Amino acid sequence: MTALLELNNISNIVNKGTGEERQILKNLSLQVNQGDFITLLGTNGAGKSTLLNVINGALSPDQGSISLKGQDLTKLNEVKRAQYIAQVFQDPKMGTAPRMTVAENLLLAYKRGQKRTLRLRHLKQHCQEFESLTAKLPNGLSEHLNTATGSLSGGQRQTLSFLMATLNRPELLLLDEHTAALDPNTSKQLLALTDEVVQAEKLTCIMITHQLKDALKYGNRTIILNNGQVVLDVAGAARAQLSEQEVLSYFTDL
Ligand SMILES: Nc1ncnc2c1ncn2[C@@H]1O[C@H](COP(=O)(O)OP(=O)(O)OP(=O)(O)O)[C@@H](O)[C@H]1O
Repeated sequence: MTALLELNNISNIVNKGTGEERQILKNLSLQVNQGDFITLLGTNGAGKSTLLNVINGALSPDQGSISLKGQDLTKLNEVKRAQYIAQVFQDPKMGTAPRMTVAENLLLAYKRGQKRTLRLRHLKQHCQEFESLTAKLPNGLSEHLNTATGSLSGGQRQTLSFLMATLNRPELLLLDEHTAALDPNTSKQLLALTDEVVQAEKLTCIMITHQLKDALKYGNRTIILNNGQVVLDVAGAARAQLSEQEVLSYFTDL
């Protein structure tokens, strides 16, 4: 099977040329298959967010190659990447424009990767669609289509960020602890929604979490990063048999 995403021998170094130079990702290689729903675990500082940042283009690798559908990702511009890759961050403030309404943010997401012209006419065309899209979601988002996003609760805003990220069915969905800032119930609802959408749309997804239970419950494959290296990459029956205790044994200092 050809991989959708392929990372070969990726290294990422910070504070280059100073006494503080440090290699964060260490010759990391990874193949992500179409339809994989990977849960990514690891201690604080293991390099999980750095890995997602290398994939989404916010960081350039210092060594190695990275390709999506056989195309060198480092050669794609931001607009092109946005057509392929969508991300939801931990901070609910990050995925949406605060002064714009929910409907306007949805229109922006709808036009991701296209020339951005936000016309009222376009907004009206999509209003009904946005109403039915949000009606199925938790947190009463459908009643706030004309509310400025900055006035929403963290849960509503994060649900909106998730909807925006998945609206155009990205080739790759990156979730960086996207439920970590939410209360337990809201977090559970958004995780359930995530699972539902990823499965229904057959999305390829990498989800960072610190919750061992969630890491083993959701997705088809679990990867553990430790000190910039993949120390466990497990799927299928081997993953189903994995206990939380065994998972924890991969968190020891390398
Ligand atoms: N620009 C930078 N300059 C210096 N150090 C950095 C920089 N970016 C990341 N680091 C360091 O790299 C390491 C990996 O960071 P990263 O955020 O990828 O870890 P993580 O696994 O996502 O951790 P967490 O679970 O805490 O979110 C950390 O020790 C961090 O301090």
